[in-house]
Amino acid sequence: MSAAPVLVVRAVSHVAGAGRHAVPVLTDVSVVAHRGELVALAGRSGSGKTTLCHLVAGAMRPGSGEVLVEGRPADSIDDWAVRAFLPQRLGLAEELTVEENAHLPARLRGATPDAGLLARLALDAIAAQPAVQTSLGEQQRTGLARALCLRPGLLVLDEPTGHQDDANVDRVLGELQRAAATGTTVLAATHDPRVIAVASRVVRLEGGRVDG
Ligand SMILES: Nc1ncnc2c1ncn2[C@@H]1O[C@H](COP(=O)(O)OP(=O)(O)OP(=O)(O)O)[C@@H](O)[C@H]1O
Repeated sequence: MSAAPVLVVRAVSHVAGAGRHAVPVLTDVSVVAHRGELVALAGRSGSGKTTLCHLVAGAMRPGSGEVLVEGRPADSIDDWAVRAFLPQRLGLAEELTVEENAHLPARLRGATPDAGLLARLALDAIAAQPAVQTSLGEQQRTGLARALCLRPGLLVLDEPTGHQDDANVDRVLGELQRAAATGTTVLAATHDPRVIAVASRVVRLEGGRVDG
């Protein structure tokens, strides 16, 4: 484990909405994760997991506190080799095939994608199909392949097994463990006890605060 953490969430509080619709979502949340850790972000529905994922993914800034990835503000990073995100709303490119979506980050920078990844995620047989004509589970695994494509330093996932059957849960978990074993720091928001079982550490949110 390196001395410098890959992810630092320090004293983050965040309010969603504005005016009379303002809702405090996160209160004084701090999380640190080091290279190669697989951290499960657990907690009930509405506890703030997705919001924290979006802050770490740089999709928005915290109201107060700071979120640093490799020492830089999370919202200043757009390099998928540094930080990649698998959101619940997958955001696949509709006009591209499964393989084209999965390899897009590599193609954009002239890198060679991991040749075995599509097969390990049971996507090889449908690689040439338009992504939008595949099942939700297949689309989610395509989004995972896209996120893993450049072997990111930090991988953020929101409910990565949410649309998967048992066999595919095993495939997804295999890839998360493989990524962590090769140095990626993984932060996975989840309700799934199977994800929690393979995590090296569990951070629980309760009502927008870290529990314990
Ligand atoms: N833009 C918003 N405006 C108002 N409230 C919001 C907004 N975004 C999130 N919230 C509220 O913040 C709380 C936490 O939401 P969040 O989606 O982060 O929870 P979660 O733990 O990911 O839930 P789930 O497991 O159901 O996905 C919820 O009560 C939600 O209604």
